[in-house]
Amino acid sequence: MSDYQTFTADDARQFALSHSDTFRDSDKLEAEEFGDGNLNLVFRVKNQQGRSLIVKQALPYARCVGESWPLTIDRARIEAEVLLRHGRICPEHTVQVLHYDAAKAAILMEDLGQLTILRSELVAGKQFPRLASQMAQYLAHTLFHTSDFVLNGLQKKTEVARFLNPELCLITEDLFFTDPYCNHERNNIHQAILPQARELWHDEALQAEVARLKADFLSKPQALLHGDVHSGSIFIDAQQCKVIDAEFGFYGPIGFDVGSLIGNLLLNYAGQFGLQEDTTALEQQHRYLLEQIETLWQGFASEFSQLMQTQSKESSFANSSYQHFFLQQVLADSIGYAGCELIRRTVGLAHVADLEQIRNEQLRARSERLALMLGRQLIMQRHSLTTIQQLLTLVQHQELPA
Ligand SMILES: Nc1ncnc2c1ncn2[C@@H]1O[C@H](COP(=O)(O)OP(=O)(O)O)[C@@H](O)[C@H]1O
Ligand SMILES: CSC[C@H]1O[C@H](OP(=O)(O)O)[C@H](O)[C@@H]1O
Repeated sequence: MSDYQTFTADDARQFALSHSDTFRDSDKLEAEEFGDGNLNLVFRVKNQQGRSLIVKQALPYARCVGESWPLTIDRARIEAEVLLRHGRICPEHTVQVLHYDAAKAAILMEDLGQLTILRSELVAGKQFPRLASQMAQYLAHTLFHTSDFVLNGLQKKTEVARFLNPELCLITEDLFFTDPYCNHERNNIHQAILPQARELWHDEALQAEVARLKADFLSKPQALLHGDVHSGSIFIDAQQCKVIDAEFGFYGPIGFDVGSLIGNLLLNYAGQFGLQEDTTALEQQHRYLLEQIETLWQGFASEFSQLMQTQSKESSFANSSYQHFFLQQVLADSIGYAGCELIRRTVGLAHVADLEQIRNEQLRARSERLALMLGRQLIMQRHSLTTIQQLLTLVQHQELPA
């Protein structure tokens, strides 16, 4: 860490100038830090002609907590390398990394400021008809091309070792699978739903299923995951959709990435009951979200099947019954991890605007209870929900709690 120091705006300017040909020495560059994520610094560096780049630097601690939570700066390497790998496989939906500096733990990347963060748009009730089909392509391609269907044993193990990412995985292991199911000091629980949170701490049947999902997270290196595909990691407009922020990437269960996104769409579904006052608009937004979940799974499954049938390099995995079985277990995992995301974003450390921005406390509590109920059912029923339609029916028939 000898060459490391936390960037000032001036350092970010210098970094951007030195490592791209976007800017000239004579340019008057402005730089400002505007990161709003949980972990890192993010600067926008801009010249007077309006051209801009993003400099992201890992801090030696978690930004949202401070120096009392030290965190490896190697996460910048993971982020840069995952984005570069995924960018080679699916450039249309991955932010472009222009330069990575290991000693400075800093990444230079394209500025996606012409797009908007999906979460804030969904909270505002906006719809993006191409979201699900674009994300289905991104997930199917990035996950298939880093899996055992394509990599041989030697390549795969080298890659698994390169992306072990133990510190960031530990955060997920704790925040997703441990904290919500006990009275942990990191939890962040609104008073009104304390009784429902307490139920989680005593629900042994649920805890057993979460333990199985956690065990898979720890021991099922199926593909190089993004590791944190939530709606704050997706930039979007009517045409384009690009994924950022891959520092939680590692080789894990494919359903974790797919399920994280489904879980975030369902968090918005639950939140809409408190965000949207107009009943017709509420119904429309719900219909949109459920259609997107259906398209996401159908698009992912059909693209992944096509890839398995036509591009599997490993002959054992060319067997069509095996391929069918493989996709069924990805669906069950996805539903289970979506359930974990619903629960951890409601009672765990890191909340989401989809629930937090509900101004009326009673309405917020009702949406939070719905998120917890859906989360539990998804986890418990993931093996009996064998089609995406069955999942949607479960969501639609869920009674709104008091
Ligand atoms: N390539 C980018 N282009 C434009 N804005 C970006 C880009 N990357 C990050 N940001 C902005 O910075 C914020 C935080 O970035 P993020 O990667 O989520 O940080 P963290 O790792 O701290 O969560 C994003 O919500 C977005 O507003
Ligand atoms: C202390 S990290 C909490 C939480 O933050 C990460 O998301 P992001 O930085 O993109 O907002 C990740 O989901 C972690 O679980």
